[in-house]
Amino acid sequence: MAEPANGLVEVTGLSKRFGGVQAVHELSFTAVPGRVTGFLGPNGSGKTTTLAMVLGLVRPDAGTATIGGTSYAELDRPARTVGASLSAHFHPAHTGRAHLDIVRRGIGVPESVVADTLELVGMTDAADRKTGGYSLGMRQRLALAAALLGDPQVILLDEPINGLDPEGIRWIRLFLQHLAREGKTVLLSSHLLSEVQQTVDDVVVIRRGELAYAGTLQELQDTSGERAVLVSASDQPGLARALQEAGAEVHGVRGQVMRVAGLDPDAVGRVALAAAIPLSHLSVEESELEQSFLELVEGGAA
Ligand SMILES: Nc1ncnc2c1ncn2[C@@H]1O[C@H](COP(=O)(O)OP(=O)(O)OP(=O)(O)O)[C@@H](O)[C@H]1O
Repeated sequence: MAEPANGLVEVTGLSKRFGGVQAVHELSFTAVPGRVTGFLGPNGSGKTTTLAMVLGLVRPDAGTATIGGTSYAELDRPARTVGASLSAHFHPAHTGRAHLDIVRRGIGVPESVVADTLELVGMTDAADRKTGGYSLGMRQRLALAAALLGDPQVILLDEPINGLDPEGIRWIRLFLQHLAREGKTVLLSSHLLSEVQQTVDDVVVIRRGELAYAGTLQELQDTSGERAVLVSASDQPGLARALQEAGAEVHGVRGQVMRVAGLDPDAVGRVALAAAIPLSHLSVEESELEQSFLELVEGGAA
C-alpha cells in the first residue's frame, strides 16, 4: 500500500478487449494536477472502460494506469485520493443525504462532511427528497458530491455535463475550474467538445479506443485554423467599412450578424470604438474547432 506522490493520472499502453470488441487499444495519456482535462470521444469509443481501468474496476489486458505513480488497487486510502462518478444513478427510494451517508461510511469520513458537501454542490434544499424524483441536473450534482466526499486530490467524472441546462453547465464549469485552481486533478469525459470547451484546459481525444489527440485546448484551437469573429452593431455598413479599412474581410453585412475574418476580437472591438459604433454582439466562431474535433474522431489526422 502506498500514498501517491502527487495527483498525476498516468495511463500507459492501456488495452482492453471485450470478446470481439477492442474497447481500448494501447492508450497513453496524462491528466495533470491544477488543470481540467477533457477526455473526449464519441459514444462507444472507450472512455468509460478507460476510467474504469484507472479505478481498478476493470482489469486491463495490457498497460498500466497510475495515480501519483501508484495503481488504484495499491493506494493506501483510495477514496481520499480519487473521487469518481461513473454514473449518476442511485437507489430511487434513498434520499440524496442517505446516499451520501452510505458512501461516506464506506470511505470512513465523519458524518458532518455530508452536510458540508451537500452545501458545496448546492443540494442542501433537495437533500431530503428521494433521488427517484431528482432531475438529471440534481443527479449530476449528487454524483459530484459523492465523488468529493473524501476530499480527493483527483476527481474523475464520466459525462458530468450531459443533460444539464445552461445554468447547470455554468455552475459545474466554474466549480470544476475552482477545484483545478486549488491544485486538484480534474478529468471529465464527454462525447462533445462543444459541451466542455469552456471548462477544460487540456484535451485527450480517443477514437475507437486509440489516442487521436492529446494537448492543450489552446493548441487544438491554434491548429484548427483561424476563427472568425461574429459581430452585430447598430450601424453594420459603417462598421463593415471601418473593419475593411483595418484589413478585415467582412461577410453578412445585411444579416443580423457579420462574420469578420483577419482580425482578432480585441482588434474588432478597438475598430468599433474608434469608429464610435456601439456593438450589440461580439463572439468568436466555434465551428472550426468543433470541425477539427469531428475530423479527429471520425478518422482524420491525429
Ligand atoms: N462489459 C462489457 N462487455 C462487453 N463490451 C463492453 C463492455 N464494456 C464496454 N464494452 C464495449 O466497449 C466499447 C467501449 O465502450 P465504453 O463504454 O468504454 O465507451 P464510451 O466511450 O464510454 O461510450 P459512451 O459514451 O457511449 O458511454 C463499446 O463497444 C462497448 O460496447
